[in-house]
Amino acid sequence: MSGAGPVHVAVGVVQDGAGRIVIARRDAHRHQGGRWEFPGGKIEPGETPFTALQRELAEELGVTAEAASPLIRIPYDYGDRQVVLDVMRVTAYSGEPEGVEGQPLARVAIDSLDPVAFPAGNRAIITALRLPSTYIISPDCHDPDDWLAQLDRCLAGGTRLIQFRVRGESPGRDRLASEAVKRCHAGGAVMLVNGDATLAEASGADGVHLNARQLRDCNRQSLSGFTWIGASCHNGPELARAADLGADFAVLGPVAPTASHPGAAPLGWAAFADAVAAARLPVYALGGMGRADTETAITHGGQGAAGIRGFWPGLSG
Ligand SMILES: Nc1nc2c([nH]c(=O)n2[C@H]2C[C@H](O)[C@@H](COP(=O)(O)OP(=O)(O)OP(=O)(O)O)O2)c(=O)[nH]1
Ligand SMILES: [Mg+2]
Repeated sequence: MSGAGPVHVAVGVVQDGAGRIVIARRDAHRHQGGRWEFPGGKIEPGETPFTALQRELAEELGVTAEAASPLIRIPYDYGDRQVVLDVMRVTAYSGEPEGVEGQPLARVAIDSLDPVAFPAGNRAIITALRLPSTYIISPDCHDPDDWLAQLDRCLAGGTRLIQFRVRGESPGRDRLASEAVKRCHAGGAVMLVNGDATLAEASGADGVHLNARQLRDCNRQSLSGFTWIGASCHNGPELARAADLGADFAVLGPVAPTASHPGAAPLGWAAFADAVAAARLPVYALGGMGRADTETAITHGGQGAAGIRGFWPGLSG
């Protein structure tokens, strides 16, 4: 059994009628024993991830999975075993989940899932469940009233994740950031500040979004005060660095040509998918994206799409 490469595992996110997630406790003497898991198990020869998941959910929960969509794929090295977790969201199933093998089950709201109770590789699954499929990056601010009205429109449209990316340094910028945080929180959204941990802290933002230089130079300790950490990446090694630093998610691009970086060679979807498949954290596609690209990004293994022009009101075109 040893030396055969990673164990490929099909993992299912099964929700009950109230939206709570069904989790099970792993038997104490198994790998990662005693921890909570999402139901699932090893993919056998001849199975696809989905048919393996169907078999595992029948064996472990006594339910029939009818449909699932990809959530995230996580390669993870536990030292004593390497796994690739192929995580799917079960979108249709019949039957009532039960601990068929005698394993304790729990039903937990997404916000109450505690990453510490799970194997370490599961942290990215829980993050992916909490993150939305669009990440809106603000443009620079020329008129604060205008800018805030556009933020309000984003929030009214259901935006839940915003990056404050107003450049420069001015008292006006600090005030704008604090007001933006207030409005984001009132609207149920999370706000990260691009490249400026000091402003992130002073404004009460939820986190910081690291630019490429900060991703290279900063350390884990300096980021420990933030709930959310995003990172800008352009390739696989930067995605690995972001995961090592403990970032929650990354953006990867440019995927398509963009007006803001005309010189940068776009990755294209195939290279995006390859880099994301090897990443240990959720990844948004960036660069030339609009709302219509969100589904394409998810199909290529991404969390969704991120951008300024295609998302911020009044800028598209
Ligand atoms: N099912 C599941 N496995 C997980 C999760 N997170 C995680 O790291 N793993 C790891 C633990 C194991 O090394 C591997 C799953 O293998 P397993 O031995 O439990 O698979 P199985 O259900 O086919 O078990 P068995 O019948 O062979 O005992 O994946 C998770 O959320 N769910
Ligand atoms: Mg199992």
